[in-house]
Amino acid sequence: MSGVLLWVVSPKENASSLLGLMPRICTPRRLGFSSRVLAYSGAVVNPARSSEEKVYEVVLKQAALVKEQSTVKRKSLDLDERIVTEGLDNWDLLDKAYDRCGEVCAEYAKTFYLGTLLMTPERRRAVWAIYVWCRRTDELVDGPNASYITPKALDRWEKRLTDLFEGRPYDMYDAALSDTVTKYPVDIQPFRDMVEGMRLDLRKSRYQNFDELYLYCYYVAGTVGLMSVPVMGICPESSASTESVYNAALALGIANQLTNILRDVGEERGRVYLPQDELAQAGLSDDDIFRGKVTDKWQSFMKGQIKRARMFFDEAEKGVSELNSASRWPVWASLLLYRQILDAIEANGFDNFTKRAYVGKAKKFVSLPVAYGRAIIGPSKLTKQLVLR
Ligand SMILES: CC(C)=CCC/C(C)=C/CC/C(C)=C/CC/C(C)=C/[C@@H]1[C@@H](COP(=O)(O)OP(=O)(O)O)[C@]1(C)CC/C=C(\C)CC/C=C(\C)CCC=C(C)C
Ligand SMILES: [Mn+2]
Repeated sequence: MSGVLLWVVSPKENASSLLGLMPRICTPRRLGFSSRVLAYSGAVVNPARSSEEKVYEVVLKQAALVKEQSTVKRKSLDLDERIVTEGLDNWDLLDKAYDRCGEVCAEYAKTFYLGTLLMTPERRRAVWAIYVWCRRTDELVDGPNASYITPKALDRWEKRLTDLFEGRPYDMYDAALSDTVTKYPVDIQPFRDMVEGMRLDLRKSRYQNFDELYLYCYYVAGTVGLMSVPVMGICPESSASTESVYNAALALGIANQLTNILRDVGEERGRVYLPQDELAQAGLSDDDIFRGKVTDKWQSFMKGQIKRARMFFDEAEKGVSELNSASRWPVWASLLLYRQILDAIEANGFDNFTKRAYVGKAKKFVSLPVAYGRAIIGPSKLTKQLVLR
């Protein structure tokens, strides 16, 4: 499967970054969640612009795009016409491309795949197409061929991304995503930013503070939330602002990635994602991580890290009920399952060096009906009152 996933072709394109791309339109006070979380971490909110501010600009831009859906539909028509005039009107091929995406998703993320089966067929296959693109991108730096990946290869991958967004897909998986982005108000920016996250993984192995880590988490995981919401859809009865739903989606990505980092401490091939300043404040260093000894200092450090990850999950929870009803169940399921990895780290006595934190089959099994129960609860009336006030 990895061979298929790692097919990187075509010439260079310069790296793009969200840094400095957009005008300054927000301040920490206007931000929804993590100024609180950043404050908790002791991170200084940079008087220039914190990562949170930069990322929030992307959130605002994505939320605004939903309002431009009609333009997107017109674009979709253009593409359909192009396919027909070029004699490529083979809908069977497109269906097959989506089916293949579904197969990859089922292989790599079984529980999530089952959840997507509850969505409408249109939405489900669009989520699969996004999933496959993300998985392939992640495999570039995390998969078996990671040691051969260069910045140039990532530039080529990004060029290929631009091509597929412009209706020139390179292979079947790209063709599925190319179709998806014409049907939903999905913007290229979060995709580009995920590639930027992969570039960071190639060149950076230490994060000085939480601000730096936050940006990395946005690149590799917060982006997934921003890509997914336009497809999953916001419930028509929701009175929450679009921006707040995107913010929750971003929070879920960040929470997942922080959890991933805490679970995988010690397995990161020389990379240390934990903020250096927080390690130092706790009297710890990289060597303590490489030695892998569970000490009192380590345990109390981990408690703080877990607390922060949970705060991001709490933020994410606020948005799930605002999603379209059929999308809520898989999101709740993934949130509850991932969140329990934090409980597992605690249950292991914070020994993430010799014990892998995982959620057992029984717990997974119990989580699914719990997620279902939460999913049937729609947009909160409370949100409605707050927004109307
Ligand atoms: C319902 C749901 C979860 C939808 C998301 C579907 C989707 C497009 C997933 C792509 C995931 C992916 C392959 C990302 C690539 C980068 C990556 C691997 C990130 C890590 C995921 C965990 O994977 P794993 O444990 O396998 O990690 P390893 O590679 O093995 O180290 C991440 C930790 C992040 C994934 C981020 C999300 C799933 C964000 C989900 C957010 C939403 C779906 C938004 C929901 C909306 C609201 C309002 C809360
Ligand atoms: Mn990975």
